[in-house]
Amino acid sequence: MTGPRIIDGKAVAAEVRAEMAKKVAAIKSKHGQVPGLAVVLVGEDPASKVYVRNKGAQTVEVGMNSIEHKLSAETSQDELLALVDTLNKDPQVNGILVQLPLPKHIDAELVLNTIDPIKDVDGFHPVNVGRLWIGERALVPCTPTGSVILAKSVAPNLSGMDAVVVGRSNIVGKPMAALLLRENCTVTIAHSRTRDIENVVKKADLVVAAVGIPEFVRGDWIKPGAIVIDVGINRIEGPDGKGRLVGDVNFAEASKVAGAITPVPGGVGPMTIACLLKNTVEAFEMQTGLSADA
Ligand SMILES: Nc1nc2c(c(=O)[nH]1)N[C@@H](CN(C=O)c1ccc(C(=O)N[C@@H](CCC(=O)O)C(=O)O)cc1)CN2
Repeated sequence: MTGPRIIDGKAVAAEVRAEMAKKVAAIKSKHGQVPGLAVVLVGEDPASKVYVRNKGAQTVEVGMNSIEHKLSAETSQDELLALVDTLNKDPQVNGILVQLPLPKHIDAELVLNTIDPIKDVDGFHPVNVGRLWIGERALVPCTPTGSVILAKSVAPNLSGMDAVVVGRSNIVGKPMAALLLRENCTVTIAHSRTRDIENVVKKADLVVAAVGIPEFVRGDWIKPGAIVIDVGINRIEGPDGKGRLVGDVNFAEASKVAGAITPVPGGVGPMTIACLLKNTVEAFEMQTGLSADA
């Protein structure tokens, strides 16, 4: 008997980056310009520092300009808003990302909504949210975009599938549902108040877990052969007292039933930064009208 297919997020992310490197090189040789991405980090959150470092390094690796702003945890909301305003006006900056979480004294929603929607490479601005739902060209949140690419790497045509998204956050659950609808899936969003959630999930050909609870989705909730995309990244203490990363799906159980499944780490996580680079190229093309092809 063969086991489930383990979807290799690192390998797929490397393919996306290689594709972006090619596009950036073509843009540079045709138009003499390269896209620029500005990333803003406020404070000293250790995980955020690693993500921001990786974003900068991967931006440079694919040939784009990386602009990093590292601000102290004491930065005031007004100072951060002023920086966003400066970046909005800077023609060298095509994409702006403010790393989350922000310190508690800063209203994250206000800051994100201040980013010019055409530079909003996180796709969190209400203008991009609205455009996504009505099917217009939009900058789309990176993690859901990466999740769809991973699902399509094992099932290129998702049309007609029953998809269940577990979680209804603005950052993952809701945009995920919009993207799956665009792929012609029949989409259900399940959440903490969903009745009989096990049986709701059990109907799904495609399960996306984005609920933020370690190993919430159990193996006996999964329909045999289903595709399981695990968006969760939770650090828990193992039996040896050491920290380890687990997803929102109980991988040991679900991998016995699923047709294909993403691991944590090494699944959706690496796709987030790869799709950020993709969005930066997209933002550049939207702003300048220049592309790799024309
Ligand atoms: N402005 C934003 N802030 C945050 C986002 C975001 O998309 N935009 N997402 C997360 C953090 N994040 C990127 O910013 C991110 C998270 C995880 C990974 C990743 O590759 N994870 C690895 C495991 C890494 C580890 O060992 O800790 C994996 O899953 O294999 C990349 C990017 C919150 N903030």
